[in-house]
Amino acid sequence: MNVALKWQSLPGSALDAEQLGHLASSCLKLEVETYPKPGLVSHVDNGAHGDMDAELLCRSAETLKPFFSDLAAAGAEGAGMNRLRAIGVAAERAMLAATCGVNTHRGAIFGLGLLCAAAGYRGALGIRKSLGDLVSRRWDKDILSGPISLRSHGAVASRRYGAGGARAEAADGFPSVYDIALPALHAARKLVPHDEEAVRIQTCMTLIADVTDTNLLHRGGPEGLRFAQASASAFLAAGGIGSAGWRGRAIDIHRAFVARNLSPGGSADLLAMALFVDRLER
Ligand SMILES: CC(C)(COP(=O)(O)OP(=O)(O)OC[C@H]1O[C@@H](n2cnc3c(N)ncnc32)[C@H](O)[C@@H]1O)[C@@H](O)C(=O)NCCC(=O)NCCS
Ligand SMILES: Nc1ncnc2c1ncn2[C@@H]1O[C@H](COP(=O)(O)OP(=O)(O)OP(=O)(O)O)[C@@H](O)[C@H]1O
Repeated sequence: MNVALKWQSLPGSALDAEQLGHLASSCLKLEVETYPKPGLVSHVDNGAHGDMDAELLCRSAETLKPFFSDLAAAGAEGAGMNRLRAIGVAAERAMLAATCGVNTHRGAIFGLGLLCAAAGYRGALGIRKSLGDLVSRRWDKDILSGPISLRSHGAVASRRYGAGGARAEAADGFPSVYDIALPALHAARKLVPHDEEAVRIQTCMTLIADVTDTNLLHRGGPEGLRFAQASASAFLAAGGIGSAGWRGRAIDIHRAFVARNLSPGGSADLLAMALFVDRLER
């Protein structure tokens, strides 16, 4: 049997640090292989991004694999936030080296990285708590009090619009993953049991409709965020992937985002995180 397939049939609680790193990297690649996602890069086109494509995102995901494994191993050893942050910063540096300076996965390193650390921690303790709950209980204060770059897009969006961004999401135990993405993913799977790509599109649209995505705020201000949320909500209200002609409507929304230079990078990250948690907590 193929080695990759052998561990993919194991229960989530049995995965070791190396397998968790592999899983996190695969979830990033699956997110890329999803089209149409409004404004985002996929195997079909580059969305609203002039500086990246699917190949670059997949190279970045591959580069990050050992760092996700390191985070899982550190979690298993009971590491505190300082150690996790050092691995996260090294991962960002490796990502920038692999992509010639393009920010392909900063938000994803942070969110998926913390979930990997929690998965390692949970495996070592042999407990059954959800990964989001563990991140929040163990690291929430340190996440919120960590150093903030005043010039980062997230920090600017947070000062201007009061959005909590990736940090608040993690400190609260990833409510957008547990309360928005996973219920949407499970409902979509019932609707179309044999089309995982359509399931990911429905999940992505549900996230865009609800999340205060600091990437959208950075690129389009509150008006851009409102436009994005209203477009995704209208897609869902029309029946989403359960309705006839849905693909054409999703492509129209994708084009409208590109025309406005809107890209919901936070929702893309949260989609990858939901795929990771779904595999581990099925
Ligand atoms: C917190 C981070 C993401 C800083 O980024 P920034 O200040 O720009 O925050 P911001 O909130 O905008 O998030 C940046 C990225 O998160 C994603 N994002 C945007 N909005 C959201 C949201 N509502 N929810 C989740 N993710 C989001 C997007 O991809 C975005 O590009 C991170 O880079 C960081 O602090 N890294 C240091 C290393 C570390 O602490 N690592 C922990 C262990 S891995
Ligand atoms: N498929 C995807 N397409 C685009 N962005 C994605 C995708 N998947 C994840 N992202 C997230 O989006 C973020 C990059 O978005 P973006 O390029 O808009 O941010 P930026 O570099 O802060 O801003 P800008 O490019 O406007 O200067 C990454 O941190 C990444 O985690």
